[in-house]
Amino acid sequence: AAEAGTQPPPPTATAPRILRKPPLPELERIAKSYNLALSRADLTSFRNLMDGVLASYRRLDQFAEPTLAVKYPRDAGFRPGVSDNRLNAWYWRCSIKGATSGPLAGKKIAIKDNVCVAGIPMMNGSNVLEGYVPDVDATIVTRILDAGGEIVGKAVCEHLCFSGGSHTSDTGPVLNPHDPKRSAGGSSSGSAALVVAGECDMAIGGDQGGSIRIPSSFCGAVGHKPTHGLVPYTGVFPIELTLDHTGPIARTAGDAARLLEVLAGADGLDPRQPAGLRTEAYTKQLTGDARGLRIGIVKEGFGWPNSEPDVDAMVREAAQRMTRAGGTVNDVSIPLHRDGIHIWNAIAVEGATALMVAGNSMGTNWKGHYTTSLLDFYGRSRRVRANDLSETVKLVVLLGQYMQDNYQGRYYAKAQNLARVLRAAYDEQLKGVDLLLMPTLPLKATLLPPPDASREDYVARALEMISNTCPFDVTGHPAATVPVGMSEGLPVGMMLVGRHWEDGTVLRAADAFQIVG
Ligand SMILES: NC(=O)c1ccccc1
Repeated sequence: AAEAGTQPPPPTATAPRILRKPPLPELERIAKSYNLALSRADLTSFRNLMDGVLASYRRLDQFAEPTLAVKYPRDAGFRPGVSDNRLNAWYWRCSIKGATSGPLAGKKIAIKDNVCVAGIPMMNGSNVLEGYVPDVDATIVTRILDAGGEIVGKAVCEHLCFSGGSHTSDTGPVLNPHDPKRSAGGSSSGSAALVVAGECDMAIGGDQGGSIRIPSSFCGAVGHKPTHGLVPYTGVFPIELTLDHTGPIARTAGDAARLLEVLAGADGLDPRQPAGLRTEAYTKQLTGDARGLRIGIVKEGFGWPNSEPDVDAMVREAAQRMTRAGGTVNDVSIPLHRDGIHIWNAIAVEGATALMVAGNSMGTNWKGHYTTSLLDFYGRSRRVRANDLSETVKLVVLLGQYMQDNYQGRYYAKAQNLARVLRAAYDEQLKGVDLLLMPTLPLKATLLPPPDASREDYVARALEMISNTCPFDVTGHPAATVPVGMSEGLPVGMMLVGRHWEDGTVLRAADAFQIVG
């Protein structure tokens, strides 16, 4: 009750606010929570010392703030009926037409529902956000429209993107296009399912632990997690600044390269983008062969306790096919790869708690564009509707806050320091080879848990598949999954990982594989 009361979240439009001077009981509560021994007289004098700063806050209320451009007209679109949503993969349908010509002219593109598209509802898989209508276009949305693409809808994603299954969205499970009883993978569940079903040409996904590559592998698409920082994350609902990636899902590596070429580059508003960011003309790098490319098969990417033998065997066999495309293939060993998930767990659990929960999805201490309307809506709603959070998000918050409260964030800190060691271990091998190769996931698409599944099964189906994908969210290397074939009627994916900023090499190899494969 001390936090937000019982009011429903306010409408998105910025309403005039009355900035109240802090009531004394509020200051008493805060003093107590920070172990400050202050009398009522102390707090009263502090309260009066706040007048100057509060005048600054009131001044801020008189400004309009700079916003992200909304350049192309649109109407509100519609929520599709069940008969037009066979896979339950669309959250919203719309038609936003961009420029009349450009590299994406004629392409129909679905946008993951954690990306702001102005005027189109966004719920990021969560009832907590339901009713929010963004007032901005994410940078990548404007880039797609400027390139002549048509945005045809929002694709369902997992609850606040925190799941690699496709069963945690509050709009219900997304069905695998190859078998409706099975998971489409997540968290970009709808994006991959729609691409494979042919309901759009390309889609935007997001990836913090594997969420572009997991659904692409389960559904049989090409999914590319770009080098960390290559694609601006501005206007996209985050999980953790150092893990956040957004990028393309398509049926071919060629289409993924076409979309990446449009998305890539600094926007000056995203703290994830470093000064040394390097873009390339990715489509021009697709030679149709892999001549001269040296590929290292990472031993540690195979034979996990939950690895399916057919997956490991098919990826080993597919690796040999790279030689037909002109590549050379040999085995490499990176023992620390097995610890990637441990480093990821500490960063994801504590980092997500800090940014998504304590920081209301935006946090502080970085320069760039903050989506204020999202703060206003989500910051209230996540308190009022806390019990609507998914089981995976609840698990993260409980553990993340416990680790902060009892261990001062020292495990997060140590994991970030070890992230450099992990990156160096991959970079050392990437001196001798151009690409690393392994199964994208240990598993093919799993059965969707029933609605009455135990919490244990619900969480297992959401998190069990990330051991090969999540290390590259920690290190930021570009990583793509490409389908290598079917086993037991389900797609198997192979992951290719390149040096930082060499996304073109990754996509070139994936393209060559699709041509010879
Ligand atoms: N957003 C992600 O990439 C993710 C994937 C799997 C589990 C949790 C998060």
